[in-house]
Amino acid sequence: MNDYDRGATSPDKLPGGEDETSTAPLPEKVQVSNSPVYKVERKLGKGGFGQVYVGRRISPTNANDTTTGSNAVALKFEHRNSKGCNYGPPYEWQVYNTLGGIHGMP
Ligand SMILES: Nc1ncnc2c1ncn2[C@@H]1O[C@H](COP(=O)(O)OP(=O)(O)OP(=O)(O)O)[C@@H](O)[C@H]1O
Repeated sequence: MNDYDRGATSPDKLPGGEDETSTAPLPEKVQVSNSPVYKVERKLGKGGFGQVYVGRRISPTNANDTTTGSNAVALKFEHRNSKGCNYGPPYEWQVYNTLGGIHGMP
């Protein structure tokens, strides 16, 4: 398990960013719950609490997968030690989990 509690399937590193929490390794691939697996590609931007990368779908969940998931999504990584997690997991994470599975939401 890496430092990002986002269900990553690999601990391989990608180039990091500028601040303290962005020096932690990012996974090469990401799977959230039973979502498809996404390859972590280029950085899109950075918010107050996390970094956003392109996620390129590389596999469906299974051979019978009929989800309408996108081939490309925005993957946001927020370190559990970031300032946004001072009082526990941010509410935003609950929202993502609730929305997960609809088109464009891994
Ligand atoms: N779907 C997307 N497509 C392209 N770029 C995106 C997408 N989502 C985020 N970004 C880029 O990543 C940056 C940070 O996004 P984020 O959602 O983290 O912003 P924020 O809500 O301001 O951050 P925070 O919630 O951490 O305060 C955005 O300003 C934008 O440049």
